[in-house]
Amino acid sequence: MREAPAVLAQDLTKHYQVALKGESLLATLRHFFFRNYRTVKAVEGVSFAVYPGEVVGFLGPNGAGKTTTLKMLTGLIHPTRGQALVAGHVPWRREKAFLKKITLVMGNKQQLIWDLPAVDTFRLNAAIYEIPEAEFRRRVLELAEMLALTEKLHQPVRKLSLGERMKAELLAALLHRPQVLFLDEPTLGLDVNAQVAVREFVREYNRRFGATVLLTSHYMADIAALCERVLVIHQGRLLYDGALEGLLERFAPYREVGLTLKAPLPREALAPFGEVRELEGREARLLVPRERLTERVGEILNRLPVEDLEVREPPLEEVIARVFQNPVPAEGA
Ligand SMILES: Nc1ncnc2c1ncn2[C@@H]1O[C@H](COP(=O)(O)OP(=O)(O)OP(=O)(O)O)[C@@H](O)[C@H]1O
Repeated sequence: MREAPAVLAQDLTKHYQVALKGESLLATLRHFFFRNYRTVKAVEGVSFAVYPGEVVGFLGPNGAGKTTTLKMLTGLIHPTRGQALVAGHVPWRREKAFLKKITLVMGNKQQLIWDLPAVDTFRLNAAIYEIPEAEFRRRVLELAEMLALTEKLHQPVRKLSLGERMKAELLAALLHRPQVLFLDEPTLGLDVNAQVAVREFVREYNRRFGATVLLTSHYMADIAALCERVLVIHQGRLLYDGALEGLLERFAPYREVGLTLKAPLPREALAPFGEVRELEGREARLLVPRERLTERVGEILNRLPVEDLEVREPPLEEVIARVFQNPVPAEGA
């Protein structure tokens, strides 16, 4: 029999009541007496299980319900309906033993104290999580080495680069050695090198400590590098639960060919080689069916004045958009 899930969500649902009120003073007064609300169904009946040691990508467009789901799973908000069990605990009870087993990192939120060195925030966390001094030092050194951050621990946080700051955020969030990591856009806004470093670190952390990771990211490269399995959520509902490969094959059976031409060409000249998604000056972006890729690239190089050609996976946003044009029921959920 399979071991118990590290994260279990059953019919998880969150509805927000949003006040309907105009901007004017009269509207405010009217709202005071006759309150009008609209229900936003942020998350609607989501069920899935993540097993210990898995790294699962959580995908969906803006406003799909990812953050709301993560907030329920970490106990920051109560669900309107449904159950969850994370590391054996009901998250919204916020038991101390639960908080020691999980962490939530949000790429757009910061816990480090701006004017102080990162190591001071680490100390604060060590006190909160009751980590003994010797163990604290050992963990800081180990994590700092994994993150290539050892030199930066004593600099005020405000002097760190964005990438270094994110690394320090991760260190602070992992000091208590949680078993379950909820990472909400951990690479948001980072340059490509920093993105790669964060991604490599998450992979190594998962390997070394067997941690379970649920990760949201808008960067396809993060998901492709880390997650074999993805959950796709749209308008609060789970649309897909399965292998990343399956998702790409099913919804993006094409590759993107980026071209730099020696001279500008009209759209009609490119159309025979693929679906022209962008054409500006000498730069073009074509979509080509996967199974015809080699043949089409050969034809493009033979027949067009090409200075540079690059084959890429289609942007995640585009793949997701296709998922939503042709929704399917969740698999295995
Ligand atoms: N506190 C709140 N009150 C009212 N509505 C909310 C609240 N928090 C989120 N929502 C709404 O719930 C829906 C889901 O939001 P959520 O932040 O979970 O989406 P998301 O998938 O994380 O999106 P993003 O990728 O943009 O962060 C959105 O329509 C959002 O406007």
